[in-house]
Amino acid sequence: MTDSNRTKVIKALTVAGSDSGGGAGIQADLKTFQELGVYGMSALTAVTAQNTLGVQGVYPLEAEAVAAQLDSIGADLTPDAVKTGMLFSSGLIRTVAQKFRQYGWTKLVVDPVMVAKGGSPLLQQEAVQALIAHLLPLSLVITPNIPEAEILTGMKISGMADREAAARLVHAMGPRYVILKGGHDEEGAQVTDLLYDGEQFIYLQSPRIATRHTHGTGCTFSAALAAGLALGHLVPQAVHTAKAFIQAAIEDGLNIGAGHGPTNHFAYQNRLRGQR
Ligand SMILES: Nc1ncnc2c1ncn2[C@@H]1O[C@H](COP(=O)(O)OP(=O)(O)OP(=O)(O)O)[C@@H](O)[C@H]1O
Ligand SMILES: Cc1ncc(CO)c(N)n1
Repeated sequence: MTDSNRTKVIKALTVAGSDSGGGAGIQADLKTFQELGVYGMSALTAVTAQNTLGVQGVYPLEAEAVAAQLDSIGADLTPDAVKTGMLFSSGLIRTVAQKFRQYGWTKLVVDPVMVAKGGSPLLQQEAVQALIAHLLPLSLVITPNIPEAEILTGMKISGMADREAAARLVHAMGPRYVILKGGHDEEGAQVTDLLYDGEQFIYLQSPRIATRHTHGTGCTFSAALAAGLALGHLVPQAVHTAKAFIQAAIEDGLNIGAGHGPTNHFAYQNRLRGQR
């Protein structure tokens, strides 16, 4: 293939932590990008020793190491969309936000990762304010789950009216779109994610799958969203694909490990190929 007839390669970048178990974090993001036809790049913020049973260790990188990765990418490989996951500390958040501004990366999905499913902290408490002050104003989309939205807003969320109120408050912090995910609301046969653009609320519903194998659902969902945006889709369309991707990945969950197993990143494409 010559340079002139090469079709454009679409690239997405994840700025997140490593999950040694492969179900969440940077590994989930890169697998999801690949499955959706997007070339994946990564800037690592932390290494976690983690498996389906929990998080056994957290080893953040120096801010300098994160900045250097972003400079290497910025100097050579402009991403078509970017997502953030685990950012761990206010220092890393400030570094990442400054680099995003420097390189003008505005197609940005912020997954405000705070705790792992088993309860281990992936963001220091004092870093929440840095997230609000430095990253939310830069973001196109933020994807909090219910506990994260409670921490961002300081309100207790129970019921749809509360979710709408929380989405309004988070929207006022700067993101153009808020997706308040409903995976943590364990009542009812449906899971409802709420999309808010500052004017309208759109409810995305899907059947709740009864499974404990939901490790990395949030990472996978936000990576699928970033992949769609990289491909040039608008947010409402990209959210629909992300929802279908995560639904398939949970339904066809991989039964590996003794604890909360990962989702199946192959499932969405396997279905499209008719290989279920
Ligand atoms: N049991 C389930 N059945 C169907 N969809 C689900 C289920 N659990 C989560 N989802 C979907 O997965 C996506 C991620 O939602 P969730 O609320 O689990 O994110 P999260 O808590 O941030 O994930 P993580 O624990 O990986 O950080 C959402 O689109 C949500 O609707
Ligand atoms: C590294 C990492 N990022 C995010 C999550 C949230 O699922 C996790 N468990 N681990």
